[in-house]
Amino acid sequence: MLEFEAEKQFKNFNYSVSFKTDSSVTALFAPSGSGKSLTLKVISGLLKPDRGEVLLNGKVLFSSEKGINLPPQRRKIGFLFQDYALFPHMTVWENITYASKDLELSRRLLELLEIERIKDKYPKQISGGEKQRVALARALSTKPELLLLDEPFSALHKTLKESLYRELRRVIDEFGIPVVLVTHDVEEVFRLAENVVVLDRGRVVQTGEPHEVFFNPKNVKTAKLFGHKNFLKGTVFKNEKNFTVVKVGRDLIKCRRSDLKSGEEVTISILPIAPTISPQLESVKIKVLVEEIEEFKGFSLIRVDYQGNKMELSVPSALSPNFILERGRETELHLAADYISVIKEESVEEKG
Ligand SMILES: Nc1ncnc2c1ncn2[C@@H]1O[C@H](COP(=O)(O)OP(=O)(O)OP(=O)(O)O)[C@@H](O)[C@H]1O
Repeated sequence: MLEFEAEKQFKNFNYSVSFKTDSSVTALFAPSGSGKSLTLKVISGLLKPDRGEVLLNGKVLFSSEKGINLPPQRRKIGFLFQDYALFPHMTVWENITYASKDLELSRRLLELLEIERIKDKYPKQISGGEKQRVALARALSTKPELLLLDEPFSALHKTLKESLYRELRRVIDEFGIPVVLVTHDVEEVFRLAENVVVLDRGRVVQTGEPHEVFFNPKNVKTAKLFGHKNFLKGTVFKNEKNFTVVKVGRDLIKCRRSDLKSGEEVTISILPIAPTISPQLESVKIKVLVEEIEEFKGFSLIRVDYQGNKMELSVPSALSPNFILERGRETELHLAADYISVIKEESVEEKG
């Protein structure tokens, strides 16, 4: 369990972040300059906050009140950064065992991360992906109580990332070491994290399971961070058991259930995957003007005008046989309420 609370005032930046997590992988997800790296620095002991308390499994790492500030080497925290600085004059094996007395564990890590065959090579003789595996093995060989990953995969090729995700998962599951991961990549959040902490301008905006936050973003900026694209303004009309009806211009649109009251001004976000093949109770029919069509395998990506708003939607090819998709022509689409989020209006001012 990581219990984190820290404040620090910089000349042009006010940092005040608190969250708790006992997930095996927690992602810090935020736009650039929001305080992700600062959070890792405070956890690791590289930066001393003005105020706050940081506890790892009940042990106080930092407490301004109690006057405790453990130095980094006493915190039992492993690191992995994007620029994994391996010792160039040491072999892979020497790099991994440098700080660890546990040779059995080091061997197991070589095996789990599939780097046995390069163990006698020097860093300059191995690839970027291999270096990153070695750095991960080195970070884990000291049996840390927490592992911090600062965008560790961002410089790597997509297929390489895929295999590292799998290996990281294997290692985390086998050793039970919790991870705090800093990332800009929404796919990484979904692939790796059970819990996400969304930061913005030095504050926590929202925490929760990635799917929960994805479908119920607190504000438009968070929704955009998660890849939402189609935002429309409306007013809550009524709440039903399984959905909320929002009035957008001439239409009543069924959305995901929210607790907002009738008459509240809101923004709705229609996910591009909202068009559904099987209209059911929780769906709504809207009329759009098709402006552009891009064909892909299994679906078409269409750009449409809907009551003066531009939207991007993905339409399954299996859509009813009498459905005609043509540029410049009006068409009707069924949208599934589950893929339409309701966001409180106050956040609409957010640009970005
Ligand atoms: N030592 C410092 N003195 C003054 N300001 C700082 C200092 N360190 C960080 N900041 C400011 O704090 C803010 C957050 O920085 P941080 O590095 O945590 O952002 P980040 O979310 O990790 O961004 P990125 O994704 O770009 O790495 C930035 O605006 C930065 O300018």
